[in-house]
Amino acid sequence: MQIYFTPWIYTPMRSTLTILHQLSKTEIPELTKSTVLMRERSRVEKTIRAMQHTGAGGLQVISDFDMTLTRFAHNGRRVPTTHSKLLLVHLCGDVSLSMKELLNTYYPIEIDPHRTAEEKLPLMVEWWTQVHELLIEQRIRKDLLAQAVRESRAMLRDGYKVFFDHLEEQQVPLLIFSAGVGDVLEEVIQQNRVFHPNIRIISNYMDFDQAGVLRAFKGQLIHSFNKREGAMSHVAALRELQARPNVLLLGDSLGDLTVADGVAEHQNVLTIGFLNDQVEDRRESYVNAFDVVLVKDETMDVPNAVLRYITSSRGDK
Ligand SMILES: Nc1ccn([C@@H]2O[C@H](COP(=O)(O)O)[C@@H](O)[C@H]2O)c(=O)n1
Repeated sequence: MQIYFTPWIYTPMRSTLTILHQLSKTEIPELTKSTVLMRERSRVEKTIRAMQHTGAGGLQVISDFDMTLTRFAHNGRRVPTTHSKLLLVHLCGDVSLSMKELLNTYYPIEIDPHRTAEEKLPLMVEWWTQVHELLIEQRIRKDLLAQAVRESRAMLRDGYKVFFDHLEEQQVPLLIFSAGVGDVLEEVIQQNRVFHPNIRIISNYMDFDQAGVLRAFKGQLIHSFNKREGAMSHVAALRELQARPNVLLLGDSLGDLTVADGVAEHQNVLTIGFLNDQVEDRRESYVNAFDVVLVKDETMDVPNAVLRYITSSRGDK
């Protein structure tokens, strides 16, 4: 049997794909790393090109914090999250044990690919509520936070400085939307000297009494699966972001994907997901949900390369 290609269909399609994949090959070679997975490379490249056309002036970046801007592991050990860094404030064995028990119970549920977000939601509320109650019982002192962060193994991902500094230089707003603890998160960014004025943070903030002792958490609780609602409730404060039609969204959980919906309507959204843990079980759901998936990549290399390209157009600021 002979196969004939219809030239007017075949040739243009091939050349279009060649042009599109050129972006990965030549302009953003980081996208060809073996740790980078994409469901539809052509769509990713088309979105990045469209975002580059508008440039820095039309861009906003929305990012999760724990295990997205921070490393997941270092030298084979888990890097502490903002909640677990608080353990260092009070070295009470019992509390530390209870928090670890809660983590061992609920973290596997949080990342379980066989449960729906609806199933996980009440359990996440249970986890966060119990941890916050434990922390309040400990009468955590505000003046000890900086020291706790300094003594912790808190670590932003390799390449974090390029990421934060570049966004600031290009005047691109960075919204950090975290279900962690806002006060601790701010301290981590500050101690790394990248807390620039273009950063806005939505997170769980601690409420201290006049003596500087923790007495409650402020506002509506944010956990990993109610970020959309959380974003919507802050929409007035985020009005400045509405004028920016293009969104680069970074996260490590499927719940992070809903933040952009809550903030505003967008023209182009590119989502990058860090797949840190349980890779085999979760690969498929991550590839289906995020545009770009970074497997066990502890660096900001790919987001930095994409940002460098998007902000490389002239006359957009
Ligand atoms: N007691 C807790 C509660 C939550 N976590 C983890 O922190 C993450 C939340 O912060 P994001 O910046 O990622 O929104 C969440 O994914 C939990 O796994 C924890 O370690 N301890």
